[in-house]
Amino acid sequence: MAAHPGGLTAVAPRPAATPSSNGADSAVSVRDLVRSFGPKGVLNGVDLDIAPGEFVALLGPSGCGKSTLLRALAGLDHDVRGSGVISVPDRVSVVFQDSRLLPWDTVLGNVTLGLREHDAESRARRALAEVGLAGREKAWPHELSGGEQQRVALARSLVREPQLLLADEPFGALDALTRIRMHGLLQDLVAAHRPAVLLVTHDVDEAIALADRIVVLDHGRIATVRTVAPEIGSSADAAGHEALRRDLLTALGVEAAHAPEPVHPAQPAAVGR
Ligand SMILES: Nc1ncnc2c1ncn2[C@@H]1O[C@H](COP(=O)(O)OP(=O)(O)OP(=O)(O)O)[C@@H](O)[C@H]1O
Repeated sequence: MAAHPGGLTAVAPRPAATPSSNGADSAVSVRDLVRSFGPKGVLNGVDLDIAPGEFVALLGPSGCGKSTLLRALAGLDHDVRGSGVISVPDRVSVVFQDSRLLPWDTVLGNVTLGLREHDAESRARRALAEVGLAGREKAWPHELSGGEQQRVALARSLVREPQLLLADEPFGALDALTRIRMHGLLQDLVAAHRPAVLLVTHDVDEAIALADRIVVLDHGRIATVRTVAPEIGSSADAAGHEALRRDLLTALGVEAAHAPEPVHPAQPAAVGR
C-alpha cells in the first residue's frame, strides 16, 4: 500500500455493498420509528436498513428530522417520546459538525479518552497517523484548524473500530476545499475500516460523491431511495451524475435552476490531499 503525502493510506476502491431489505443481515435495522417533540410529530414511521459496510447518506429539508433519526440510532434520545424498533451493532461511533474535543486535553488524550486497552496509546497514534496528524499528538485542540479538529474527531471515532459510524454534517462547518479533502480522507478511512456509515448532509453533491445509497427524509418518512453507481459517484459518468443530482433536488423540492452550483470537481478523490 502506498502512503499519501498526508500520511493517509491508499486503498483500493471498495466494492459496492449490497443493501439489505429484510433487516436480517443488516448492520442497522429501523422499523416504524416514530418520534415527536410535544405534540409535534417529527419521525412518522421510518423504516431503514443499512448493510454491513454500506455507506448511506441521509438528505432532507432543514428540520425534517435527520438529526433526530441519527440521535435515535446513537441512543442519544432517551428523553424523547416515541416508538419503533431499532437494531444497531455493539460498536457505534458518532461524529458531529462540531468536533467536540475536550479543550483541556491534548490531541492524543482526546483520542485515547475512555479507551481501557493496554495498547490504547499505540492505537491512537496509528489512528492519528491515518488521518494525517502524526506528530501533532501533543498539540492542544485550540492549536488546530477546523479541518484538523475534525480529523482528530474521525481518529477518535475510528480508533474504537466502529461497526457503525454515524456522522451528522461532519464537514458542514468547513470551507469548500477542506471539505473536498475530508471527503477523500473519509473515503480512505471507510475503505480501510469498512464500518456501515450513515451520513447526514445537506449537500447533494457530497451525498453522491460518498454514498452507496442515498435516502431522502420527507414528512417524517423515507420518501426517496437512490442507489449510487460507482461511475456516478466518481463523476466518471458526468451525465448520470447530473441526472441523479437533478432527481435528488426534485425530491428535496428544489428546482435545479435554483440550486447552488456544485463545489466538487469532477473527481473529488483525485484532488491532492
Ligand atoms: N430537543 C428538542 N426539543 C424540541 N424540539 C426538537 C428537539 N430536537 C429537535 N426538535 C425539532 O424537531 C424537528 C427536527 O429536528 P432535527 O434537528 O432532527 O432536524 P434536521 O432535519 O436535522 O434539521 P437541520 O437540517 O436543520 O439540522 C425540528 O422542528 C426541531 O425544531
